[in-house]
Amino acid sequence: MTDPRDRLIVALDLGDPREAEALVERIGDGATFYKIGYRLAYAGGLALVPKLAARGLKVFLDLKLHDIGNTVEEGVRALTDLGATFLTVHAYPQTMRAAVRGRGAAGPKILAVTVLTSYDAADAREAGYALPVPDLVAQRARQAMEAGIDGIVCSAIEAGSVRSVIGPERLIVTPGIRPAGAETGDQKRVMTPGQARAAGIDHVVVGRPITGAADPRAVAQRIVAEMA
Ligand SMILES: O=c1ccn([C@@H]2O[C@H](COP(=O)(O)O)[C@@H](O)[C@H]2O)c(=O)[nH]1
Repeated sequence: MTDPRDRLIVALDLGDPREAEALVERIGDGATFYKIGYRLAYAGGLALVPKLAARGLKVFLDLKLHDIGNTVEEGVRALTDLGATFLTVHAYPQTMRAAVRGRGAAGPKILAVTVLTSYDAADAREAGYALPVPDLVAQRARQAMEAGIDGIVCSAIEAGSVRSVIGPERLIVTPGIRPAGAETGDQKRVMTPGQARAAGIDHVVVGRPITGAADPRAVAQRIVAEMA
């Protein structure tokens, strides 16, 4: 990674593409990488992907696809020309294999979401998973590698064990990141940007601590500096 700003992915979790574009303007050279999730995508935000890409910004399309294989494969194929750098699917083997088929040679890197960072042990049990969260993350990381996935979304807490499963080339992308003292909100498996970097992540994802800040550019710059 040549530009340290690329380590930070700012989540544009806003309900209106014009609001999102205004935030990108305010952040200016403080960030180079933005995430569009389904709140913004459903509000017309998919059109922002080529717009931001044309300005030299990178875009993570966080649609967390999960469906029967044919639907995932064709859905991913339909997104390949938008210009996104990353696209997420849930880390189910059938889904991941279909996404890799749909991506082909030229599509975005496919990231597999292992266990959402808003889940703790009780949430995973409630959802029907018998394995402890770290074991479930590791199992899904192994299955992601078998499926040909390009990177893993997990919490930074699992970054070390995931790295030992996926090796040095594949990517680890971690939401659930909070600067010291920031509100955690609904995030349960949380680390600071500095802790995440020390744990070996490639990118952190940060939303509310930046989107809700009086000076989002300054917060983004502090997060990048903390990971330098
Ligand atoms: O496990 C996951 C996967 C995705 N996310 C997404 O990241 C951002 C985090 O936003 P914050 O405001 O910094 O909490 C958000 O868009 C989630 O959909 C995640 O949090 N955890």
